[in-house]
Amino acid sequence: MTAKALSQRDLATVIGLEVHVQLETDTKIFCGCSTDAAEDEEPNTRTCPVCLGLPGALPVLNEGAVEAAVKVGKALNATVAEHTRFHRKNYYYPDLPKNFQITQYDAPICAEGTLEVSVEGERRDIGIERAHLEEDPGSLQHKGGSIDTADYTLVNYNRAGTPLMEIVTKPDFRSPQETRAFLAKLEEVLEYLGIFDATRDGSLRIDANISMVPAENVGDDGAISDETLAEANRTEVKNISSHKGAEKALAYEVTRQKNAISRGRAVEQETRHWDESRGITVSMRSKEEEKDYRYFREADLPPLEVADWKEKIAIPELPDARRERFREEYGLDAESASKLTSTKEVADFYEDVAEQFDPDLAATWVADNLLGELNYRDMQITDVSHRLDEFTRLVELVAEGSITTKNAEEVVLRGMLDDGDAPDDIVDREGLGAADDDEVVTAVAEAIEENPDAVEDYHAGEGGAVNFLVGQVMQKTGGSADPGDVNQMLREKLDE
Ligand SMILES: Nc1ncnc2c1ncn2[C@@H]1O[C@H](COP(=O)(O)OP(=O)(O)OP(=O)(O)O)[C@@H](O)[C@H]1O
Ligand SMILES: [Mg+2]
Ligand SMILES: [Mg+2]
Repeated sequence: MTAKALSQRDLATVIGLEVHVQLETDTKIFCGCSTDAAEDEEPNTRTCPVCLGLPGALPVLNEGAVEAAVKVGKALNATVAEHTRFHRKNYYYPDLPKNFQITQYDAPICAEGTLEVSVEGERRDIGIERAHLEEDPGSLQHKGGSIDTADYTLVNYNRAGTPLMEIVTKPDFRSPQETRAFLAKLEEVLEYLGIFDATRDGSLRIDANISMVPAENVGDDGAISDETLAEANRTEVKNISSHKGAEKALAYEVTRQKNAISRGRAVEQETRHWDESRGITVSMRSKEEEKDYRYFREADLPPLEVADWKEKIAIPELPDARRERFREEYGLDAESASKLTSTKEVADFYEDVAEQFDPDLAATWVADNLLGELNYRDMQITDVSHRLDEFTRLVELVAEGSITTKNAEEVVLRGMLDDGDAPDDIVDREGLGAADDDEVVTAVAEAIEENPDAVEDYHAGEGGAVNFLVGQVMQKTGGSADPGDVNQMLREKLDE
């Protein structure tokens, strides 16, 4: 495209993402090697002739990876193919020992979907072009610098063959902020499906495509013609591994591209690398074209039939639907519903508690007290979900008035999390059980007996005197009496 010197105001930003998601399966996509390659795992130990690409080794497709891919397709409202197949994408790079990646080309397992995101309160559907299965290459470790400055590079093939899904969006984003909202939403959905672990290193890797188009070519509804999109020179930014990273890298590119164009220079169509530590993108190479990859059919894998199979693969209720249901069914406000559906595990936990108590009480205890204390300790709901019974017992103790809310929060819940003790044990040990009536009657009598001055003040009409006596009774009962009841009992006794 010949560069026309457009002013920055005359330019609109267009972004499309290619998101590589590691699917959580026990074994790799084409062999039986474990995918459990933790960071500290000895390099190149989770490998076999298949994932090392040794001559003659034959791939066998992992059914678990296909099921996960079908779930993703359903969750993204995409069309899941009836028949699909694999291709070889040829390129030469040290992370790819066989010099081709098994991926999908003309028949991806999922196509034409959408994901609804909400940006600053406004809902938008982001189109999904396609989502296909492929194998992950190995990982490279650049020593003594980053990719363009390192002294040397090490290769670890433990990751090679991990099932990946590449989710390609339409160029529907109009700002870096929108990509961040999309990635957060996507991750939430993938976690609900139980096929994704965000805490795993490298589980989400993003290529971000970005171009500038003349603002006058953008319709009122935000639509941009295929012709305009094809004419725009786009850069593809690689090495992005987080939502925040995507937003930052793209914000950098917006400024860089707008500056270039407003000065009458063309934006090169190229691949750039996001350098997280320097906060900049650097040019890597001109963008390879499709013909460079010499795609051809993977003859070692038969075509994949998903027609009947896909009907049997179910997905759970997704976050938006669950949030909506929580508001209707339990009468929760938007904020509680949102907190309580932040992960599937939190939502499941809440529903188990809400079944047994008033949903509002359950919401306070799970959303405010439990999540707050967990967050403070850097713990997750999954660290306590096996202790559901103990937690419901705690709420029961509060609901039936056996312990005060304050003690429940500050002593029992904290003791449960810090020492792993059961609520009843803590209540016994700390003597927190609500004082029985006899105990309170005795304490009231004692307080009156021991404080003749206060009694005199009371009779002289000093309102503060009774509060002092209530304090004495509370002290004697270890805070376990009800202050309102005590106040009334004292007045009755004093007025006798
Ligand atoms: N004008 C544009 N500006 C920004 N993004 C665009 C534009 N046109 C297309 N895109 C986006 O570029 C991406 C193209 O990804 P796709 O995987 O189809 O091809 P590719 O990047 O050429 O191939 P590869 O997988 O080898 O990187 C999509 O996310 C699409 O939305
Ligand atoms: Mg791609
Ligand atoms: Mg690409």
